[in-house]
Amino acid sequence: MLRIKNLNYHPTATAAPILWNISLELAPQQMGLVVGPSGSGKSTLLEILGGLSKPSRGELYWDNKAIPSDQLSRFSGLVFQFPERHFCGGTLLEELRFGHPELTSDQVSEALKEVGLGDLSLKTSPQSLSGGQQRRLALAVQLIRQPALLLMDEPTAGLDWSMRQQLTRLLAKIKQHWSLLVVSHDPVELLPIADRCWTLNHGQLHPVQPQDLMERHDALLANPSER
Ligand SMILES: Nc1ncnc2c1ncn2[C@@H]1O[C@H](COP(=O)(O)OP(=O)(O)OP(=O)(O)O)[C@@H](O)[C@H]1O
Repeated sequence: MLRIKNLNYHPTATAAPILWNISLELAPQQMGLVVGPSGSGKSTLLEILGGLSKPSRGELYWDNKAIPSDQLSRFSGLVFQFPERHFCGGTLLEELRFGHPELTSDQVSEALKEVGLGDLSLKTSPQSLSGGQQRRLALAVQLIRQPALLLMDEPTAGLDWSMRQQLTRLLAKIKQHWSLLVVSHDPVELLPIADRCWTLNHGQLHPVQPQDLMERHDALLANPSER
C-alpha cells in the first residue's frame, strides 16, 4: 500500500507551491489515475515520486514504512511522457540492459514477453518499432527493474486509437501484479481500468469517482466551448 501524506513542492523560484498538501493512498494491484490540465503539476508529482525532485515537505510510506526521498528512484519506476525519445540502446537487448549489465538474456526475454513483445528478436532496433511497441518497450525497461510502484506520464499520448486501446489492455494486465500511478490530461481510455481517481488543479488533488470524470468528459465532447 502506497501512502502519500501532505506532500508539498515549492521551489524557491515560484511565488506559490506547485503541489499543495497532496495526500493519497493506493493499494497493491490497483491503478490510480490523476487527471489534470496542462500545467496542473502532474509531471512534477511523478518526478517527486520517481525520486527526480525532492519534495519541500511531506511523507511517503509503503506498507506503513517511511521511504526517504533519496530512496525513491530505486523504489519506483517512471515511464516518461514520450519515452521513445529517451531510448539509447541500439537493440532491444541493449535498451533493456542499459545500466543493468547483470541482466541475463532470459530475464530480458521474459520482460519483453510480459509487455507483448516476446516475438521480437533481441537484436531489433528500438527505433524500428511502431509507436505502440515503443511504449511497451519503455514499460518493459521499468518492469525489468522490479519497482514496487510503476509511474506513467501520459502513457497514451500521441498514439492512434487502436494503439491506445492495446496499451490500455496491457495496463489492465500489468496492474494485476503492480501498483500503478498514471497521470493524464486526456484519460478517456484509462478511466474504465482505474481503481482510484483524483483531479489535480493548480497543484491541489481531489478524489473523484471515475464515473463522474467519464460523464464530465462526455459533456465536454458535446459542448467543447466549455473546455
Ligand atoms: N522546479 C521548478 N521551478 C519552477 N517552476 C516549476 C518547477 N517545476 C515545475 N514548475 C512549474 O510547475 C507547473 C506544473 O508543471 P508540470 O510539468 O508538473 O505540469 P503538468 O500538469 O505535467 O503539465 P503538462 O501536462 O503540460 O506536462 C508548470 O507551470 C511548471 O513550469
